[in-house]
Amino acid sequence: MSAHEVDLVVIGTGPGGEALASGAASAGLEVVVVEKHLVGGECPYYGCIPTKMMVRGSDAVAEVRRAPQVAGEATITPAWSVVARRIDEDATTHWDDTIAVERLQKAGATVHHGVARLAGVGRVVVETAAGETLEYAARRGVVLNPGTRPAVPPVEGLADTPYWTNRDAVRLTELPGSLVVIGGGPIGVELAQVFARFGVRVTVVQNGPRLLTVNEPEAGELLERVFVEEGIRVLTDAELRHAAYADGAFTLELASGERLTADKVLVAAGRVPNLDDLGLETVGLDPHARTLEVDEWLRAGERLWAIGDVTGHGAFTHVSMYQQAVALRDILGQGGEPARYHAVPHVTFTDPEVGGVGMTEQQARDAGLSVRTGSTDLARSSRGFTHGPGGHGLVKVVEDADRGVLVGATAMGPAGGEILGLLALAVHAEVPVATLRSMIYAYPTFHRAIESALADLS
Ligand SMILES: Cc1cc2nc3c(=O)[nH]c(=O)nc-3n(C[C@H](O)[C@H](O)[C@H](O)COP(=O)(O)OP(=O)(O)OC[C@H]3O[C@@H](n4cnc5c(N)ncnc54)[C@H](O)[C@@H]3O)c2cc1C
Ligand SMILES: NC(=O)c1ccc[n+]([C@@H]2O[C@H](COP(=O)([O-])OP(=O)(O)OC[C@H]3O[C@@H](n4cnc5c(N)ncnc54)[C@H](O)[C@@H]3O)[C@@H](O)[C@H]2O)c1
Repeated sequence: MSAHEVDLVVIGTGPGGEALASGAASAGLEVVVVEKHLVGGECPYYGCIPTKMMVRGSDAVAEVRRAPQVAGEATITPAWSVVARRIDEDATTHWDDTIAVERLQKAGATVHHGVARLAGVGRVVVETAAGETLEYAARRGVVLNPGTRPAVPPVEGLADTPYWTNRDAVRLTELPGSLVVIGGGPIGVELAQVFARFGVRVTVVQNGPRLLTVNEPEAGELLERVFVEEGIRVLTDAELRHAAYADGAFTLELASGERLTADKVLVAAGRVPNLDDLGLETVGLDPHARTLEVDEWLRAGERLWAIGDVTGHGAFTHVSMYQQAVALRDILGQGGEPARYHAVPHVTFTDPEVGGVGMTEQQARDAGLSVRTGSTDLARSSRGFTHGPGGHGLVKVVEDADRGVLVGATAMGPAGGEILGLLALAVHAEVPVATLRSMIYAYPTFHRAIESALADLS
């Protein structure tokens, strides 16, 4: 088969791959894009966007239920059909990527729906959805943005049950009576709270010591207290031994001997990188690796770049987008700043939101830094007090005392993700703590709690 010569082939279009392909084509490169499912990837169709529409609905339900304590009588009859319609029509246009494909074509890229695999340096073989096999030779190279898929934990029997993943959860038109969520990470906690607020009896089974183990322990522990107050059952340090499905019901057995029954089970127990079917072995890379090692320009090999979740620098859309901009500048020979990851922000959109940036206290200690920490309870701040119900939260800052700068921070609260912005800037720009302390913080805002946390540094 003779190979078509082009400048660049982009394999997989998560948010970063789509943007990079568009940017490269707009810059005049001959670009071929191959996507095996939907252009745009997990975020717009099964991840960030539909789940944040769910969160918007469940936050509205919670606020109406808080009204009697702060404003007067109000009732709400939650209707999942409202959320389902927004996701189906407004977010995903019925899980159809025509608009995204046309946007790429308009930028000048050729788009194939199909599976692409490397076949040596700069070479890609494509099996199109229409059954054609094409081969490309890429002069500048190849960009990999294949993303991840849900991990299914090795629990006996689980693989044989009709468990749900995030892909099923975002397509629901009706909710079950009861649900067990396996995993207390970002996906598990966001969806657990949403479904509980819409009336589902939810149990979260987490094999770690608390929820959100990548965040500060205080944040996961506070979130568990909020969940319990809202009627969500949380089982931590729980080891699942066996799963079965019969007569429309799931039965889960725990090592403790407890048996859980539920109408449905949602698996939210981490992700597996889509590296195993990419032809990585043809360029000397390991197809079974957990992550694809990249340098500060996102180079993974000769004329090969990789961006997104598979690089292991944070499985977030903003990381995928940040990396694509760096890789694109490298591909176009434009130089500029290489990638740095000392201030990666992340927000879990529970209520309260859990925002974090940079290192946790433990990570800073493990890195050998001379650590001082400060924290404050948001509910005890003036704004938390006036806010009343739903005002749970905290701010925690982690300082490298030798340099006098913050290396990490947590902002948890009703607007935790927004408060985080200020802290993300402080960590990113290494603003001296003395400067942060000399600022005026508006009264009575949630972000004013940062001043109290800084005053608590010891
Ligand atoms: C439920 C959920 C909620 C989330 N919420 C948030 C959030 O609020 N904020 C946030 O920042 N992040 C969130 N994320 C994470 C976010 O979705 C990802 O970090 C983001 O999509 C970036 O992923 P990516 O660029 O690596 O690729 P992906 O989005 O995973 O896309 C990769 C694409 O590559 C394609 N592909 C794979 N292999 C091939 C191949 N061989 N040939 C052709 N195509 C291929 C796949 O079909 C896929 O479309 C969430 C994720 C989930 C699952
Ligand atoms: N708001 C956001 O930014 C957002 C939202 C959702 C997802 N994401 C991204 O997607 C990634 C994947 O999310 P996730 O929640 O699936 O993964 P995760 O790896 O972050 O969390 C999975 C959790 O499941 C637990 N677990 C694993 N096996 C288990 C078992 N057998 N029994 C019980 N618990 C088990 C783990 O201890 C872990 O706490 C996240 O790390 C995040 O980067 C981001």
